[in-house]
Amino acid sequence: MGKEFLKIKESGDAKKIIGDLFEKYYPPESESVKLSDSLNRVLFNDIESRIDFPPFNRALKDGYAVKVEDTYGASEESPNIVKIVDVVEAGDFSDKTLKLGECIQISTGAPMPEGAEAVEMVEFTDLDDEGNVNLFKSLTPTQEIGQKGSDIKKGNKILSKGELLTPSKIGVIAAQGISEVDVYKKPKVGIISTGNELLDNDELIIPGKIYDVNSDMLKTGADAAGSDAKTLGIIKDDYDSIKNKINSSIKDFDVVLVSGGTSAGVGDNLRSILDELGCVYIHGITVQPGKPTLVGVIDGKIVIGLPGNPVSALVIFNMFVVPSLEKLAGIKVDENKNTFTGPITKRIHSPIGRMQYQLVRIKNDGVEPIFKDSGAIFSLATADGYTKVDKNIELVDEGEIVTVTLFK
Ligand SMILES: Nc1nc2c(c(=O)[nH]1)N[C@H]1C(S)=C(S)[C@@H](COP(=O)(O)OP(=O)(O)OC[C@H]3O[C@@H](n4cnc5c(N)ncnc54)[C@H](O)[C@@H]3O)O[C@H]1N2
Ligand code: MOO
Repeated sequence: MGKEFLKIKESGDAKKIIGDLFEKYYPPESESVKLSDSLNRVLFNDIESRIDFPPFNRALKDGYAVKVEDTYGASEESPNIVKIVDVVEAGDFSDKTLKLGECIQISTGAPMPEGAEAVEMVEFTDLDDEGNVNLFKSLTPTQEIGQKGSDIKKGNKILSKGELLTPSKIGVIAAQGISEVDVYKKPKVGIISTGNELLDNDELIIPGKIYDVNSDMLKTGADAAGSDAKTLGIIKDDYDSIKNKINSSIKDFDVVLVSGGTSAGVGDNLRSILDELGCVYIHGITVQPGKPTLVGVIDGKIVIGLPGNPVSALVIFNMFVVPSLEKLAGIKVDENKNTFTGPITKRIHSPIGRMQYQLVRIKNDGVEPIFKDSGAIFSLATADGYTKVDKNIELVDEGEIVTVTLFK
């Protein structure tokens, strides 16, 4: 005899239950990482500038540091002449104070000497044999100088908690002499596939068997949602083997995803295992695909049973699990941003009582539904997104305007 779906939930209620469980069991935590390893991590704290940037007035061009008065009226036909009194390169400094009639040879990035007001670029000068410089161009004060603090002022907030670290933001932090940053800790996700029919991708195919799609698909999906995910292998449809695997996995992982065996039939063990080990909060969500989804908690760890069918597994994972993983990893997502609105090009029939996530492709500004079963993984790979059909709607007619949530 099969088991009933006794804890079946509406889609909105299921989202709330899962969100609340994540909040209850996993408060966001931080960890310190090397700046060079911080790409795509999320800042856990605001960052305030510790120094001005640039930290000193510096030359923006190679040339000569001068008093601007010495350049007035200068031209190639009638150059003004100044005498070189020092040379300063990047990383060095000059202890001379520049006076009228003098110049200091300067490299890009070198600190401006005291008394210098601008930099005459080397291409507008000529050096004579006696070490005098002919200046060809009139300058205004601060020309070709990067002013101290002009980019970043000391004591200002330069990056905010919650910002995703990109190469440019990492550059800003590096300019402050900061080598480690506090970021949101990645949730650790363990992934188990169950089924006697499953083979590892490197095994030889034999009759009755199929390759395990869900392990690598869900691992990369969880990684993309900011997690640190690991595949834990294929387990046969055997009560004790699955139970033992889940029991050992919850010790090492925050969240355990188990695919297969979620349904209510004979041989579908997951519901009973979760009942035995902990507490089941959801068994069944009124959606299509993915109805048999299971959510339970064992020793303070969330275990999610995803339907074995790969499309169902990924749709449920994306809709119900990814938002909580992203939140825990500090990632902010604006769901309303990625939408497209247009007419549906073929009529959709939908099951009454289940909210349907209909996979679609965008074609010539129209929305084309993809009609395949939940095991057809290629349909998901070629879809641009999905449109939701409410549980009370049986038919969406050709030409009706629908909103599509686009995949990232
Ligand atoms: N009496 C009922 N039977 C079923 C119901 C129901 O409500 N009442 N729901 C159906 C729906 S909907 C789904 S979805 C499936 C979910 O079943 P399970 O979670 O128990 O998954 P399995 O039976 O183990 O597998 C289903 C299907 O997917 C293939 N599979 C499983 N794991 C993988 C994997 N890692 N990689 C690739 N493919 C996988 C498996 O071979 C089966 O073909 O239940 C329906 N039945
Ligand atoms: O609802 Mo099941 O997830 O279609 O195949």
